[in-house]
Amino acid sequence: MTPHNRADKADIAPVVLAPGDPLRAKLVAEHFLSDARLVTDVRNMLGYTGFFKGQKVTVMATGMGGPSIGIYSYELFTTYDVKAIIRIGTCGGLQKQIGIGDLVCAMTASTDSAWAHQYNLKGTLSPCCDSELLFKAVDQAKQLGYPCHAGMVFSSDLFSSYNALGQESWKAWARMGALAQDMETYALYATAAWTAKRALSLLTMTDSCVSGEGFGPEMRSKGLFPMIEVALGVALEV
Ligand SMILES: O=P(O)(O)O[C@H]1O[C@H](CO)[C@@H](O)[C@H]1O
Ligand SMILES: O=c1cc[nH]c(=O)[nH]1
Repeated sequence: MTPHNRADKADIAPVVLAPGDPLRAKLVAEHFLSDARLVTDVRNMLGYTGFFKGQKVTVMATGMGGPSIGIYSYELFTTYDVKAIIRIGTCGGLQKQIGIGDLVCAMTASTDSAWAHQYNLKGTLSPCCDSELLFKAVDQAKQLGYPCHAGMVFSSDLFSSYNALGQESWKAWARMGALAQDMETYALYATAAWTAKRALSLLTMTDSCVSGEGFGPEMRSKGLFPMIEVALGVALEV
């Protein structure tokens, strides 16, 4: 137990799928897992543990932004001894070759946040994913026939559409090769590095900054199924 998680240690699987949205955790539990039960709901940050093809898997929400995923992932890695966290998130697309609904595997993340200041490094931290998880995810996506792009993402403290820097602020990150923008990958990868654990951020591009188009309300759940299938396939191999 922690201040933010009421699950017993034995109730959390070694691999955790981590969406930002608590209702996405519920959706995964109800549609993809068997014998899933709610193991934590502190602050409504829902967490379920069930089975996928016989393997115990936990899906727990992390909320929005680096500080929120920073708390949940740190507790999962340390108090719960979780081996690997696979984020299943949404993102804004920053490159025209990435279609709405395409998967993005974050090899590394850049950020505008001060997250890494706590590590007292004399330079800039570029935290990266676990390479084995990345290879398995790319392979799974290929096998299942889902378009998938691997590269750098930009994890921002600001939501892409609403910020005082203006509608064009994403373009400088796109110019440097960022595939997509989310809000959690940097803090997740840095926390995994700090705790010597494994992490992968698997994202679905739901809103294109390039075209202004995006998923409608129904696709914001159904359109995420390919990402969830890939993440569960990876979880089986961890
Ligand atoms: O869909 P999730 O996983 O919450 O991820 C993205 O969606 C939220 C913003 O709408 C931010 O958390 C961002 O990173
Ligand atoms: O961070 C995010 C998530 C989804 N869509 C965006 O535009 N940004």
